[in-house]
Amino acid sequence: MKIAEFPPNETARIEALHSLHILDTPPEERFDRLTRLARRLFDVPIAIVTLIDVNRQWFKSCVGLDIVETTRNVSFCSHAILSDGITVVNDATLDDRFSGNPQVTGEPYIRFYAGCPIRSESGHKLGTLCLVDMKARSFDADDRALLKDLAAMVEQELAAVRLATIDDLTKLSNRRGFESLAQHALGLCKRIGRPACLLYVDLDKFKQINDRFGHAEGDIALADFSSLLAGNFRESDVIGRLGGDEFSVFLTNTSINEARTVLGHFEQAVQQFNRHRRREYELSYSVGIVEFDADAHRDIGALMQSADALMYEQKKQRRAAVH
Ligand SMILES: Nc1nc2c(ncn2[C@@H]2O[C@H](COP(=O)(O)OP(=O)(O)OP(=O)(O)O)[C@@H](O)[C@H]2O)c(=O)[nH]1
Repeated sequence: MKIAEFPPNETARIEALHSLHILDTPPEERFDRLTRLARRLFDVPIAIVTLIDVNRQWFKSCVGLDIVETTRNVSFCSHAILSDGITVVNDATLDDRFSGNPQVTGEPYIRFYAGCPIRSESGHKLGTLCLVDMKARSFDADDRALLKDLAAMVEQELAAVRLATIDDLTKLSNRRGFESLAQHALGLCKRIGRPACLLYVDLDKFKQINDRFGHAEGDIALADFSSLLAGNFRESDVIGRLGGDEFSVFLTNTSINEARTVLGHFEQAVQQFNRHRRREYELSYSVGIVEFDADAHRDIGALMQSADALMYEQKKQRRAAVH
């Protein structure tokens, strides 16, 4: 067996993949529809939309196999993303890249594989749409053209998900994206009995930045604040711009005390940013922190409401202090 090399643009590729915030999200009909279609059209037992992450291949959609990921080492698709065209393995036992692969020598005894790379809008090969069979097969030019068309449909769906869930200005999740990812992360924390916290953040006097320095400067301030959020919370935290100058962060596996510590570091980062930039305005914000409590919070919406109310209290106190 040969383990696939990393593509030359691996760091940028992983960045492009992570920026979609799609890994570990629940199954979606828009992708399942396409894997079902692929399975029927090619009459194969298994069709998968895989995404190649740092150390694993994760399945956004998979029909015919009851797993959601494998290690990257044993992944056929890690080989397929090295090529611009379709990778076809007619009989894996005869291909020295795969003959010793545990998925060939053992369950599910893969023999045939055909994978077409799926690209991000920026051109990175994020994964594949692939077909798998337990018997050796041929794959002709018409088959290749059809698989390419289906892979293009997967790419369109990926772009549509991105458009619907990512905020264009800051590249953070928008409200819809945030709620969906945070709800999913909350479910995970509940299942494994770990604490979780939510921060609701609203910039102070942001309207003044727009009014005094123009809308474009307001946009820069929003983008700067987003970068500070993205740079100072963990990759596993969910960060979103809910709209206007409102943001939220969902911290997985974090108690309220830990969340306060993280927020302290964030505050230092914002102050340092203000000192270094020496602009005519400073970034400042009000924030509410709430720890998830199953008795008080039905869902992520209820948690956001509690944190929003606390944020508003802080904002009122700050205004009163200024007056
Ligand atoms: N530049 C820019 N401004 C925006 C954008 N979205 C919303 N805004 C503006 O953000 C401002 C938010 O107003 P407020 O919620 O009153 O904000 P504020 O001045 O921070 O008020 P306080 O929260 O009470 O301190 C409004 O003037 C919106 O027009 C955007 O994408 N870019």
